[in-house]
Amino acid sequence: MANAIKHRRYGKGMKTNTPFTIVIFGASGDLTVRKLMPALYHNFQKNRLPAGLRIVGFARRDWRDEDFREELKKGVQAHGASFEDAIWNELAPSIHYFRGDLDAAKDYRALQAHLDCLAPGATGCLYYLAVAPDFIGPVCAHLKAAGMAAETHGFRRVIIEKPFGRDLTSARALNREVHEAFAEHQVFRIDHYLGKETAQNIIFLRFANTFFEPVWNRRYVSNVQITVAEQVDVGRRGGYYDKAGVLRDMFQNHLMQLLALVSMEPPASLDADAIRNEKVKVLGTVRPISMADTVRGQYEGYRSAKDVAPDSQTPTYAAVKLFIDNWRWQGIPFYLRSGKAMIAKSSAIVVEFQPPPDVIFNLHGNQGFTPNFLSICIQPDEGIQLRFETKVPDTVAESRSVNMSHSYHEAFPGIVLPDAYERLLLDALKGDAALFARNDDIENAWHLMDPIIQGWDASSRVSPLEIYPRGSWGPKAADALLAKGGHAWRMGCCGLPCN
Ligand SMILES: NC(=O)C1=CN([C@@H]2O[C@H](COP(=O)(O)OP(=O)(O)OC[C@H]3O[C@@H](n4cnc5c(N)ncnc54)[C@H](OP(=O)(O)O)[C@@H]3O)[C@@H](O)[C@H]2O)C=CC1
Ligand SMILES: O=C1O[C@H](COP(=O)(O)O)[C@@H](O)[C@H](O)[C@H]1O
Repeated sequence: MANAIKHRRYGKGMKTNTPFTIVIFGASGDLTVRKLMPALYHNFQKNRLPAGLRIVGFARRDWRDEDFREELKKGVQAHGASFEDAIWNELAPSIHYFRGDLDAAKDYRALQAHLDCLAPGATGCLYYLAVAPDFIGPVCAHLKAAGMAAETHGFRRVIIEKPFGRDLTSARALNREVHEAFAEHQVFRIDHYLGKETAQNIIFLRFANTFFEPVWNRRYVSNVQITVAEQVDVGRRGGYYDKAGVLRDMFQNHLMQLLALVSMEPPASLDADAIRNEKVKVLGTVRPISMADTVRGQYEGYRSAKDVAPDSQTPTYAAVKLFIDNWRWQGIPFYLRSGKAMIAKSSAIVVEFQPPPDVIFNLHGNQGFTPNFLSICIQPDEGIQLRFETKVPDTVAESRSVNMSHSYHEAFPGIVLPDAYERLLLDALKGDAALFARNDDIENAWHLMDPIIQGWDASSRVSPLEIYPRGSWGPKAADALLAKGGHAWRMGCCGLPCN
């Protein structure tokens, strides 16, 4: 125990002297090196990890502890926000490597014996499955068989990475496999969008203030737009992406979670189940999406990417219009879009309000005013903007739209927004699942995505695949989708460049 991490503040309500172990399966992989270890490092640097924490990596590579530490250190230096040698040197002795094969039952028993040696009496264990999706079920089964899933000596939790299946049927099968070994309270399904500060802030914006909620409904809102635009293309992930496409890669998880946060009813508390019940409820009331309200696109040159079929029909862009059939939102269109190789990296939620009655300003159908809208800027210019009309000084009755803005960087100078994995790892250690997806959440999302994916697969004539230029806003059909409803994508907010 001499090398155990020294006592460090872990956050409110935590026992600081509980020995914990995190076992990362897939410890030599990209996710561990690029995301998990930098997140653990930053939590340690901020005194947020519990005393006595051990981090044990599991993979096949023939490494010793020192090799593993060296690889992770390089990862933290390359991908972390701030690296300090002294902090790393304090953390490193708590990091260990165990060489094993995910398919070998004996390696799990040996791993358990190794854990017992490293941290005798360790009470809590968090398994991070940073492995390919096909391994999730088998690894859970092996953990159970080795007696590593039962909570007889402290908690046993498992973090699972997306994709959670590739359709509703496979997601249900995966849930069954996971539940064969772990009860739902032990399972933490990561959606890193929920760990983003700005996504967490949606609940604060809506429910820690009094002036938004009264207008957050069909009487005042005209439409809601959710954009997750990426500038990057598929890069080296063509093999995975070509089988997935944008609906599985981005919509089923991230966009559905953002939709739920912006549209759900107020939860009774911040408890995991209070929040997740509301999300499940609202996604359960989304009307099946009409195929006529879908748009698909593929960026120019996608088919020449590595591991992509030369005649691939995989969409790298999608836009949909959907309706939520509940008291609050009935009749209000929600427009969602996401794509790769677009003009900018920019994720934002825009809530557009109804125009004022045309009685004072002789607007002739409101042509003169830009509607009020509230933009929640998820990334990269994190903040909130309210767009409203104001009189141009020294004119009789000229009006112009202006912004009232909150920028995280201006309001909290010096605070670097943490990567989503920092918060999510900490929450999983605490056992707080509020920012993790629940099985019914995931099934609801597949329920909405499956018919679109199947409809597109069945006919190339249904919302035909439009090739869009790299660096553009995507298919023209996505503009037409909004124009049909008398709306337009709101640009010029949250760093979204104008058309
Ligand atoms: N990378 C990312 O940014 C993201 C990844 N994800 C998900 O996270 C998961 C992991 O992704 P990523 O890190 O990119 O994948 P990688 O391919 O980079 O890593 C896979 C890891 O699994 C290990 N592994 C593979 N087969 C075995 C085996 N039979 N026995 C033991 N270890 C094995 C590999 O180690 P070795 O070869 O040494 O055995 C390696 O450490 C995937 O499900 C992915 O979809 C989700 C979101 C983002
Ligand atoms: O899950 C995924 O998310 C990333 C986008 O995440 P962001 O935090 O950079 O917005 C996306 O590039 C990737 O294809 C997808 O698998």
